[in-house]
Amino acid sequence: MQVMENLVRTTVGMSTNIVWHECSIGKLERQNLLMQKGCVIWITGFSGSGKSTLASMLNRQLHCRGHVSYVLDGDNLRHGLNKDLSFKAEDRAENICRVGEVAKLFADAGVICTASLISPYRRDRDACRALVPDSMFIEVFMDVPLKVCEERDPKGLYKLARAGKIKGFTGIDDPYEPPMDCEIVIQLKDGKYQTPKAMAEQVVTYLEENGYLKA
Ligand SMILES: Nc1ncnc2c1ncn2[C@@H]1O[C@H](COP(=O)(O)OS(=O)(=O)O)[C@@H](OP(=O)(O)O)[C@H]1O
Ligand SMILES: Nc1ncnc2c1ncn2[C@@H]1O[C@H](COP(=O)(O)OP(=O)(O)O)[C@@H](O)[C@H]1O
Repeated sequence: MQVMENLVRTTVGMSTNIVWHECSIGKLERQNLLMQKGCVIWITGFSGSGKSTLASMLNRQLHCRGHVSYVLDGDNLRHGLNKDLSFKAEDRAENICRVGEVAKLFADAGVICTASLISPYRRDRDACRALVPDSMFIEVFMDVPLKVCEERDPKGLYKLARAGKIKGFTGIDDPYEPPMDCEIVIQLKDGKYQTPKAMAEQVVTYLEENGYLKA
């Protein structure tokens, strides 16, 4: 690190001689304008556990209440930003890392950013948590057993995986590590799965009770 006329030249990873520039508008000013606190809502769970359904319904509910939100969906991002990545462990880690960085930017912009990815490895999710101040990361675990996800199988992927036509499919022949201590768990209520509306309301209630829906 080298300091010249109040400018700090530094090296981060492979980037040498880079300098951080502060913007005259800060996070607090953006929050005040939007009347909300930017944060990352990280939804993790098996394929078919309802991540996209929850993300969509949650964002509908927030939008209807006048909040600015955005969804980063794993499947969708693999159509663009992450299309060069496979499903082997290193590529999944890179996938999660890139989405974590993007989510961090959205949250810094003051947006309530939902990231919905299988994100099967605890250390990858924890690395994303470490990117933002602790209170800005809300991990949501879709606690839906593999058997139920496999019965739902809306895209026919479990069937293909069981037939050996997809290799390394999460839950079948690839691991999933559930969170040990996350902010929200979506699970059975009175022995029944909650409706998408009720799942989203659970998250909105958390946001409200923890002061995210005001500046
Ligand atoms: N091998 C394998 N394992 C798991 N999932 C697979 C695989 N191959 C393709 N798909 C499809 O990719 C979607 C998951 O992408 P993600 O980016 O969320 O995965 S990960 O976080 O990198 O593990 C996942 O979407 P969701 O069903 O929404 O979870 C699948 O449609
Ligand atoms: N709470 C729920 N109750 C019943 N079915 C659900 C619920 N949430 C999602 N589903 C259904 O389960 C399937 C998988 O949901 P999806 O949101 O695509 O999961 P994921 O994004 O985790 O793969 C879809 O057919 C969806 O309609």
